[in-house]
Amino acid sequence: MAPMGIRLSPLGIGVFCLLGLGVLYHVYSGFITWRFSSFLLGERAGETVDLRELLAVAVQAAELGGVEVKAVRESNKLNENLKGKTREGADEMMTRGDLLSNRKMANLIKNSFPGLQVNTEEHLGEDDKETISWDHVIPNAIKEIVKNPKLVPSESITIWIDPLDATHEYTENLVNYVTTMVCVAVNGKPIIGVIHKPFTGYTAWAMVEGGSNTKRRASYNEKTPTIIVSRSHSGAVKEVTLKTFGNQTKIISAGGSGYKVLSLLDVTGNDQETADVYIHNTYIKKWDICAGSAILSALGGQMTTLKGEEIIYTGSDGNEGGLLASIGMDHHALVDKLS
Ligand SMILES: Nc1ncnc2c1ncn2[C@@H]1O[C@H](COP(=O)(O)O)[C@@H](OP(=O)(O)O)[C@H]1O
Ligand SMILES: [Mg+2]
Ligand SMILES: [Mg+2]
Ligand SMILES: [Mg+2]
Repeated sequence: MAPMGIRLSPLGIGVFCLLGLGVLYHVYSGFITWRFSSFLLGERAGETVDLRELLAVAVQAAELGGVEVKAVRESNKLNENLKGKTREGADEMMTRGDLLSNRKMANLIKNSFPGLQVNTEEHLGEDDKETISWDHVIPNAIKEIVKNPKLVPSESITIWIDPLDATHEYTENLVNYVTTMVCVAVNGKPIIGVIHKPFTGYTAWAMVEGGSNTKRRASYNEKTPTIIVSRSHSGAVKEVTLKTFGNQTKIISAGGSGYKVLSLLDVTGNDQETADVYIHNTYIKKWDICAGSAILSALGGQMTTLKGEEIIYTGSDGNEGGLLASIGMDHHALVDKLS
């Protein structure tokens, strides 16, 4: 018996409780969703990151990785290891240079911006942690070009690190092909790219709608382009190129995806060959190509699959559709020609 002679039926109590739960859910659902996404995304959910600061850290990371790459090569103790085979059956090597550079670059970025999604080519174990971090100074060379901060949500960012591009050539001491690379993708689009050449000290960087320390060349040969392709993962790229552009086409075989992107730009005086188009027709990983894609995009160029499809830099680390990179040219016309 309820007080004051009111009898509560079990059905009434049930309805009352459900109503109460509904009100509680209405009041706290935002908070619950926020806590849940915080749990999934770590500390930084709902936070923003300044892309200009991230660019400064990315440049420093690529350069510090480069110091490791150079020191290992000069020590001549590369400790080469077979990581596995590519789909085409080529040996995939990893050296102490790849590992030490990977550790330095990843730790600097992760410690400076905890909680961001960072994808590295080499594995980073618990024992690989270092206390290195950024001093929060954006170099004037960056501030003079990228005049303002640019804030984006932390959860929109995916970072791709290639601690040593052209490992194959590195083991052969063809060090001019070697680069270290960092890329920042925002919602899957490459926005910041850094390509550093440890053996010349040159660094190219760019931020889409932010600026770049690098330029495109004044002109490109659209009629009879020079094509740059892989020297160690070429597949049938030479046959495809000659068939598409004619038997007289000049083809440069070179190591490293970073090196090949630089060959499309105005980086004379940095021990670089120059080309008009970069084509790759085997599988390739996103850390190999994201930084180059960002730099080309910032300067008005494009990097797509061979069919002209956009490559999305989130999720899986592989790119299946080959690669076509150009700048200062009609990219769609190149795609049509290739098809
Ligand atoms: N078929 C393939 N499978 C896996 N990785 C590939 C590949 N073709 C090229 N790559 C990678 O892409 C980069 C550039 O290759 P290439 O010099 O042949 O153009 C190299 O990166 P790493 O040296 O960072 O491993 C190479 O390993
Ligand atoms: Mg690479
Ligand atoms: Mg690599
Ligand atoms: Mg590799």
